[in-house]
Amino acid sequence: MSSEALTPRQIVAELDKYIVGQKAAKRAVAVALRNRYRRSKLDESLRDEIVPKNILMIGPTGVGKTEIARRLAKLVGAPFVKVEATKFTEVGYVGRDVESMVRDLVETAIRMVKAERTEQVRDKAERQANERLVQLLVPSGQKPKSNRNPLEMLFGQQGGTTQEEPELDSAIAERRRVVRERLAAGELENELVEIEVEDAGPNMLDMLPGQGMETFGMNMQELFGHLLPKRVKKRKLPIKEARKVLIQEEANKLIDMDDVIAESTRRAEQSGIIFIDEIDKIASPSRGTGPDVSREGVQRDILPIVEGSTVMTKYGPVKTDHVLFIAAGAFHIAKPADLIPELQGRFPIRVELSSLSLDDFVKILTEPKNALTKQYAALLETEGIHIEFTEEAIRELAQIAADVNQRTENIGARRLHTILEKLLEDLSFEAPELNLEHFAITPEYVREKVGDIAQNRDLSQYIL
Ligand SMILES: Nc1ncnc2c1ncn2[C@@H]1O[C@H](COP(=O)(O)OP(=O)(O)OP(=O)(O)O)[C@@H](O)[C@H]1O
Repeated sequence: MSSEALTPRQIVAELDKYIVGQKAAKRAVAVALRNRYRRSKLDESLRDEIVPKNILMIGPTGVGKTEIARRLAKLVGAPFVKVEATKFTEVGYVGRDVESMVRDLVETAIRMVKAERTEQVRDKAERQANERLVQLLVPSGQKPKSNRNPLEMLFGQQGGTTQEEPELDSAIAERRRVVRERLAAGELENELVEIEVEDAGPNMLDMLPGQGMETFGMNMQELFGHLLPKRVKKRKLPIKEARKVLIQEEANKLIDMDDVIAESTRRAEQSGIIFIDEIDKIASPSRGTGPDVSREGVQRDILPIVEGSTVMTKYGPVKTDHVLFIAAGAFHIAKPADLIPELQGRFPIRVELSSLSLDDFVKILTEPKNALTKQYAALLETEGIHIEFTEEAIRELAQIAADVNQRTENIGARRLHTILEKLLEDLSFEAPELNLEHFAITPEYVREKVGDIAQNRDLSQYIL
């Protein structure tokens, strides 16, 4: 079954593999996603009438808001971007900048689609790259094409060659055959070969002042870049590196870029997800003067994008009507009702995420597929050290995280990252020299490495 057709229950089950708790938020995003699928089954006339119901996630920092949205996108291969709403209140901000979120979304889609297409043509690109390597290693010995008589170019290869060439050709063909075999056998991987690579250095057009032509919805490099000669430089690389460069070049030739752009635009428009964090920071409890005005201004700028408009990007116009927006914020001071009414109306689905408890921390440390303890264990395993966290050690870690969060600032599960890093700092440093197969992380070890710091409020503010 395609990921598009996942039922809400299946989506929640998938999210459960990575995120602990936060049931309401998982259900809300699952329904939003399923509604997209339902919408795609409708008649076109009705389909365009139904706009996605955007979601407002309310909850303290570090409890899984971004993670849920990001996982959801990953699950269905949807292009995803995260922006901080406060970014648009910064000095120097101009109204149009909010549109950059849509441009970023298309860029993300382009990268995704391009990677997929590259994968599809990979075998062919690799064969062609290998053939180019053969030709580089055994050049034909002919003069450069431009010096050749055009007639010779037309007929030369078809057998109308001069007297001594057939011999030469067959000698070259034989040498190429040998090289081809040795190449396939992997015998030449470290040989050096000179190839021409595109110079990725800064381009004259990129150096134009200002924010770039992006702001005008176009890109000078794309428009006029092809008029300039491509800058190439010669580099000597080992075959195994040169092959990578050539595969990418051949893949680029095999991929239809127009098609990539069309598909990316479609994906961004139909399944894109834009996550707007810190939305509460642009809401103001009291409308009026000073920074409030600028915050409200940002809301007014964001509104048309959320309502559905067309944004010019360097890949062409992109409609935002069906993009799913997920806004998030702690709403400690401002309340959702402090957003301008039009924006409130565009985020009808409200979900609250709860603070994480000690038990949640224990689960977060151990249960998700990518749980932190599993990540560190896998890293150390590469050094031949097998670490194991005892149950009590995990509880101790969770307890320390909860304590530090309470005593300093509550940053949710992010605290676990800093604590674990500190806990394993020494082991990570010494691992390559340690002659150790097994290592048990016990509560004593935890206390020894992070206990004291956690006790000391000032220290833990900096270190944990
Ligand atoms: N409920 C959870 N289950 C598993 N991991 C979690 C959970 N909550 C947070 N994490 C982990 O903590 C880190 C921070 O979480 P996340 O980015 O989702 O925070 P957030 O709620 O979006 O906060 P902010 O609004 O400040 O960005 C992530 O690495 C995430 O994996």
